Amino acid sequence: MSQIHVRAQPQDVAPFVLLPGDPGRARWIAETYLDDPALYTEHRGLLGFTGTYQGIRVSVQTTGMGCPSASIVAEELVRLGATHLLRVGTCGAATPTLKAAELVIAQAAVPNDGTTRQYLGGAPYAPTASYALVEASVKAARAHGLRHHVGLIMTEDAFYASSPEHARKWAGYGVLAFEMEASALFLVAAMRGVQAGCLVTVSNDIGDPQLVPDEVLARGVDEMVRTALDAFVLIARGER
Ligand SMILES: O=P(O)(O)O[C@H]1O[C@H](CO)[C@@H](O)[C@H]1O
Ligand SMILES: O=c1cc[nH]c(=O)[nH]1
Repeated sequence: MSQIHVRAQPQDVAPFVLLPGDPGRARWIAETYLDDPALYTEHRGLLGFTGTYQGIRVSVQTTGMGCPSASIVAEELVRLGATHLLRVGTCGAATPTLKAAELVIAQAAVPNDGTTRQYLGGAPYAPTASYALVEASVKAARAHGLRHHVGLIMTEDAFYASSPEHARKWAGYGVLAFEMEASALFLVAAMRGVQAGCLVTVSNDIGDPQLVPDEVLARGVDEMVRTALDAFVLIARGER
């Protein structure tokens, strides 16, 4: 049965799904990396494609920006048969340790968002990435010789409410970077019995409107996507 927002049938969606926020990134990933990519939905601009990567069926599904949209997409993907959800996004660095376009592999996400609050009814909870996806992503990043950071990120709702001072405070609690979807993906995956992970590349410093140069960010996105796809291959082949 087609879903309300991800207009697709179960056979359209692969068990392994990459989740960019941006539909343009979804199209680029499908056209650059997947063999025989087919568009299965463009409803609401949430572009979704399925193809193969190294013989493994993979989908790329846009989440849109923020946890409300990402949680809808994750819930519907699970209903369509997805088992591994791996976000491939951008983030703001909370600390100068992270440089432009470097890769962050999230272990967990501080849930500073309204969506997880509604799901949890205010109960304390630590949205956590699937260990299998973290381990496979680390292995893939190492194989590519990529400088990468593994640790805690923060998920927020209000992009423009964050300041450098806010970032420094959270960096003092170990937060590496801020983004807007991971906490809801981790929680929905835990509730629905599937695996979720999150890779992000640094597009700016928190509270700084200066984006890293396009060609630098493009390199970071490319490295992140190759890492994510290779993590899926490791898991699919039982080699993580
Ligand atoms: O680049 P994406 O995947 O959209 O991720 C980040 O970029 C958007 C904000 O600019 C938010 O969705 C945030 O999480
Ligand atoms: O949520 C985000 C994503 C990218 N950059 C930011 O500053 N915040």
